[in-house]
Amino acid sequence: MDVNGKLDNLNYIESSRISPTKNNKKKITADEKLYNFMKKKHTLKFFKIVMVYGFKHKALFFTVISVVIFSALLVSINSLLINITLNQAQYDFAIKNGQIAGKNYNLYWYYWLSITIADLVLLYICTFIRNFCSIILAVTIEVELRKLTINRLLEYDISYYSDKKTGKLMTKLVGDTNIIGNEISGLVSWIIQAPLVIIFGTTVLFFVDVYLALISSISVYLLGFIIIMITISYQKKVSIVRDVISDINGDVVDRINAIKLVKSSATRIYEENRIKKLHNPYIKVFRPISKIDGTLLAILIASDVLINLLVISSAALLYGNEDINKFITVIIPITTAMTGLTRPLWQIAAIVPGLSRASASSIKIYEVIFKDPILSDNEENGLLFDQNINTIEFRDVKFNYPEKPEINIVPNLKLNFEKGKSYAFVGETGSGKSTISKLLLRFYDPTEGCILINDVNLKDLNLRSYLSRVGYVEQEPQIIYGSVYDNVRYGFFNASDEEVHEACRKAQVHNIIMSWPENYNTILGERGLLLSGGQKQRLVIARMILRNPELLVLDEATSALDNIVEREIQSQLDELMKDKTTVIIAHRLTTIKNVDKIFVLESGKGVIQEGNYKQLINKPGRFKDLHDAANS
Ligand SMILES: Nc1ncnc2c1ncn2[C@@H]1O[C@H](COP(=O)(O)OP(=O)(O)OP(=O)(O)O)[C@@H](O)[C@H]1O
Repeated sequence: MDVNGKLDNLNYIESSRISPTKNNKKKITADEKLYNFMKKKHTLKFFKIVMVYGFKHKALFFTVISVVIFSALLVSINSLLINITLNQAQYDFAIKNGQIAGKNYNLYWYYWLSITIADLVLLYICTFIRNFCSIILAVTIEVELRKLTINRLLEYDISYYSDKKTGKLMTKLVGDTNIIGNEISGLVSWIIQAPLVIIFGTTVLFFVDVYLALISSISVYLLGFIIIMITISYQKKVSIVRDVISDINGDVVDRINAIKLVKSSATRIYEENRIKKLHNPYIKVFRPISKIDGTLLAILIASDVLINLLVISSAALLYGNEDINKFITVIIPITTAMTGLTRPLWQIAAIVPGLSRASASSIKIYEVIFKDPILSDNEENGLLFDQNINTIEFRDVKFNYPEKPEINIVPNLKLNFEKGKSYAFVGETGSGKSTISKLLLRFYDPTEGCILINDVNLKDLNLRSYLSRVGYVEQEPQIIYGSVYDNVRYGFFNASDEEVHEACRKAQVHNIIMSWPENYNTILGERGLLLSGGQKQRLVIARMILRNPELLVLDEATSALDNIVEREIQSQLDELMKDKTTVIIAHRLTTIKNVDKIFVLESGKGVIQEGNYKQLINKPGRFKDLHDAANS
């Protein structure tokens, strides 16, 4: 497959783009608008997420809201009906006994029964629609939020990952988005429905008695306010829990990734004890949460009784001395209505833990999705690189890792790579060899100076269009969970089966694959655990042979292979390297005998020697020392 046809094959760049001019201003998509809106500062992040995505899925969102409002109305109608019925019963009873009490609503039992049945049937239908729609809405929001989080994580530059544990990221990616999704369905309903029932309910009270309605409304709203304050302090504590759980997950995943070390060091008991200790802060942070939970429950139980007592005593004070009939007429509907009023408060209290968890998780998700990447891949606005890589220049490049800005790794590097030539970097460990390959792949930008590709700053290029021409084999071969086909084709998805086989033949791995039970369809374990180091490296080399890139960056590409296999693969690599620009990072000097130019690096000094193999072994200096040491 020829190099120039590669972009089409990879479906990398849309055909409408023109190179090398900058792309036209792109129309902002609905998702981007939402993203920009979400980005604006807001303390109630969870509600913002719900609102933003709710408006995106208007039909579902407004169905839920309408049904919730209607349900609240139905609940209040039911409560009003009970009041009227009690009044009517009182009136009928009094009339029968020759007294006057209650109010005549002319409510016959069959009216009351029909309205109640209709109300309950409607309430049942509303509850069904509310639950159905809110669950679908919640799952939709969860998926969208997870997609956004994954997309953002993929956009971040490599330095974002160097100080993050996989488990911590997974907690955010799966745990937090899942919590938000789980809580949305319940919260959207109850957060709207419960306050509405309280508002409608207190309004009903005013029909019974204004003074008592005032007393009970003030008490109920005061209690509601206390619950909200408790929710805020609850949320702060839950946020700490999310931090602790994310630390624990990070640690556990880290140890699982290092399972070979744990096994070979026989440290199982040590790890068990360590993980036990690791959970101590987790138990600790739950103490204040349990206190708040207990306080909330105690306040609710006490308030339920106290508010009823307050209302009854007030009724007794107001009407007890005056008229027993008036007292009874008022007290029965008021106490019944009060039950309907405190129920939503219990419902709000029940969602406090979920609401707090969702708020804490929203803050965590915001931290991921709104972190500005240090390095942009210029996907939208970069210069499209649609030419061959003719020249590569490191112009006065200085580099310090962002994680260790005080240490200068590359001091003032001036290099020129020509098309079709091969270059090698050698030097003591830590001298910055791999750093140069990372700069070439734009994992990082130089701290000072620039890297020019065909005289264009690499920083300005659409990174995808440039990297589609670059092949990289690193010290630790990256194997993904999937079949051999998935692994070899990765990044070059349209390659045919035969092309994959051919690449594997060249990388001396075809026969090994054919000996596996399902040959090329064999699923390779997570992180390639089923493979030997050499097999992994051969697969990665096959991946690169298939890509047939213009620029090869080989960072100790054959380090895991034995000498015989290395020689065989080296000849295939030599074949692949023909007419291609190659940058080799090497420890074994034998692998770079034929390269056009060797650069010898020293920590903090940069390039201290350069020349071809023959020149350097005959010159006293670091290379000769390395060579002599390797051959002694
Ligand atoms: N992500 C990073 N953050 C901070 N410092 C780093 C990072 N990666 C590497 N370094 C440091 O940069 C220096 C150069 O590392 P580099 O991997 O380029 O060396 P190398 O010459 O390839 O070493 P080796 O031969 O052992 O592979 C080392 O001191 C290393 O500790």
